[in-house]
Amino acid sequence: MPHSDKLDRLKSVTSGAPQLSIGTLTGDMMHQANDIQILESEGIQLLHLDVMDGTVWPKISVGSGFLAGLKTDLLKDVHLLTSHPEKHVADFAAAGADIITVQIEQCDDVAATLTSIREAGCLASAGIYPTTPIEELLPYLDLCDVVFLLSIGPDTGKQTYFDVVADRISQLRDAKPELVLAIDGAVKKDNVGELAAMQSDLIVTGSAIFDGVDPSANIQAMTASINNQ
Ligand SMILES: O=C(CO)[C@@H](O)[C@H](O)COP(=O)(O)O
Repeated sequence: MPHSDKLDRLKSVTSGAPQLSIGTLTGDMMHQANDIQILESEGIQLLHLDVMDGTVWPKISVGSGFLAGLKTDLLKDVHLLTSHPEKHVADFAAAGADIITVQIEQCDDVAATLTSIREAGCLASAGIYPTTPIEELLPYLDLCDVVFLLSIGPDTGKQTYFDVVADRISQLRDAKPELVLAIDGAVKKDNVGELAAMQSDLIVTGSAIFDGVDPSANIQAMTASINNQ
């Protein structure tokens, strides 16, 4: 699907209440197809994939081979939480990514990396940690289709920065109204309603859904909280 069709699809999906983009890697790694089927049957539109290489964040997660093996029409929202994310853009685009998010803190050249994502036919997304000044992102907004506002970072411990995210949503809406904005980090059932009130387009979550108990019930609870805002 070309870039313009992906953008149309994302805009259509996000035209109403904030949409959940859900990661399944805390689910059953031997039965990821089942977990993805749960997302589909609950009406979720986006699958979030955190790619970690053990450098910026301590864990190693999955690579492009995992993405390429997924059989789903969900929008595939890939977050490159690696060092030198520019090295991995072509690989994940070829593996079927629709959105590719790179953390601006880790890019050798932010403009070139965002441009390469669009050239690869994907939606270009810049992620920014809450402790990085927003001024470091602003010069690149023309190159972004999406911005991921992280409420946590690899160096912030358990502290969350939802107040920073709220301010950034207002600032970025003023700067570029057509941007798709995502809240990412520490989203739980008991705070998702409050976060939805900040009026992002996307809300990323994973472990609060695939918590080993009942992912369908968790999705329904989160969706109800979002829709009650
Ligand atoms: O991007 C990051 C940073 O690790 C995460 O915040 C995930 O995207 C959401 O994961 P959960 O904490 O909801 O499992």
